[in-house]
Amino acid sequence: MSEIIVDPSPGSNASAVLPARPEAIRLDPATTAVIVVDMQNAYASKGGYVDEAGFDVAPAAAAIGRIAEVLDTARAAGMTVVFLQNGWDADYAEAGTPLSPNFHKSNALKTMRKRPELSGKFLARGGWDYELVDALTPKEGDLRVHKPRYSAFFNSQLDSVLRARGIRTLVFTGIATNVCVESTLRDGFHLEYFGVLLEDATHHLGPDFIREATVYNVEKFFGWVSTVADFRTAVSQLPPPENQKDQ
Ligand SMILES: NC(=O)N/C=C\C(=O)O
Repeated sequence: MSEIIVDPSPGSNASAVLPARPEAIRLDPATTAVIVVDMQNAYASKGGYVDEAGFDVAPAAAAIGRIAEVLDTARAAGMTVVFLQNGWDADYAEAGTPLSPNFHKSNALKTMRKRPELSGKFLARGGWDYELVDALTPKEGDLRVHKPRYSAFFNSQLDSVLRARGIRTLVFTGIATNVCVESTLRDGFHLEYFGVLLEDATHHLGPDFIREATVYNVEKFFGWVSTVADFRTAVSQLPPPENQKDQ
């Protein structure tokens, strides 16, 4: 591990140093948000979109447990928690027409077109598939942001929600490592956010080499890579935030 410590918020008086690759990175709870990407039934439950489209959802269970640990640690330190939810309105107007690449590439839309009995079931707001998994229900103070495309920075409130809170660093968890997590982390980089991938708090769609490719990309070009254990150890040493003292 390098001795260099990257510091997105110099001058902060309460911060943790997170061991990460390629360098450690300083996390100030006031300017750090944990981003929970698309932990919906669609992506993590049997009978949801990803399962019905032929991907293996079994490993999502381990990711759910580790994300819950990350969230407990983050909330206790006063970090912002943002739950992203991928999908569209019940009429699929937001999903796009055949003039949108999303219409042709979304495996949810393709599966529903191929199997008309599933029509209207996947990723529609108001439905079970769109809902967050029960084990990761938002708590008071957590934020939810709807997103209609892989990157949460497009056609969503995410950037303004983060800027309004002075957030500079995004700690990524969720599904899928190689699609919505990577797309959002990359776009965050281009918007000057510092992106940290907790590699064992995500799950990928596809063969293992694609997970390795994302980890390589993040470490080499777009951000920093760390683990749930290192996040917990580093962040749990912080004092509780002012508004949680004496509780
Ligand atoms: N949340 C995701 O990474 N989604 C990936 C594919 C899809 O939504 O079809």
